[in-house]
Amino acid sequence: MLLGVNIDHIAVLREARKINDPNPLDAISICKLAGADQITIHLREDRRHIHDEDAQAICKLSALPVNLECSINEEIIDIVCKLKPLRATLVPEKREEVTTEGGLDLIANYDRINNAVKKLHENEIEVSLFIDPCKEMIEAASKLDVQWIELHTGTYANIFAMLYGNLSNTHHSIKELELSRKQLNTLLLKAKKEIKKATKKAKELDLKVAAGHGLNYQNVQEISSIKGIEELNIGQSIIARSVFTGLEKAIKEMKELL
Ligand SMILES: CC(=O)[C@@H](O)[C@H](O)COP(=O)(O)O
Ligand SMILES: NCC(=O)COP(=O)(O)O
Repeated sequence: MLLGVNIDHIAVLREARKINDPNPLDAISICKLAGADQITIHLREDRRHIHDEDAQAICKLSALPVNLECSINEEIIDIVCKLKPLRATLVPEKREEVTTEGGLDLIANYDRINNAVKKLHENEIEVSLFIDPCKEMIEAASKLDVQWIELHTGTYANIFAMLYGNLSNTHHSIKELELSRKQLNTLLLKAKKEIKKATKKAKELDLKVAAGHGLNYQNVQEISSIKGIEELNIGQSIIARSVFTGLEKAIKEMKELL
């Protein structure tokens, strides 16, 4: 199983102080040493963590392939075409969200996505689409001439955290998921089933399948064991653990679980 380490969260820490430290670029050699297969970053429209300068330095100097997540905004796509990462993953973005809340709607945004995919391909950038695990989106993805899809695992991760973590006891509790354990169990099974079914469908349509969002040391194996998923992109949980264990150990511990 390939592991892409999302290093946005290092820039989140830097931005908390608005200084130059820690620099996400410094993480790359450690990621490589620890066995990561890819670096993932998200150049958000609001530049809340990764900035253009970070993306430029990372795309130019990274010893690992770079997977650059971005919205389908035309200005952003033009920037990504100049940055030339190995892969661009198109994701939905809302200014007010704390983190990505779901997958791209490939049907409602078909023409804009199609144009973005064409421009990226003209610049020899492979394209992935970050989508919810549902049949309609997989079918739409297969019409868009992309090599990869990345299945959004956030719904699964949120249910898992409400069921097995202490999230429901904190002020970060997900109000929409304040259900009985029985109801959460049913939802978790449904979420896993959807990811499995979506993977199977995508493989039938010859798409490479990645997955990510909210995956951590507790919930990852249910996803990494799904046949057909080739790559996971994981950020927040690895960087959070690295505060206590160091980045190299945090990545190695994650790799061992996959
Ligand atoms: C698309 C996705 O799941 C990741 O990019 C994740 O949302 C990271 O973005 P943030 O670091 O801004 O939360
Ligand atoms: N695309 C998912 C990703 O890059 C990592 O998301 P997270 O682990 O930070 O939630």
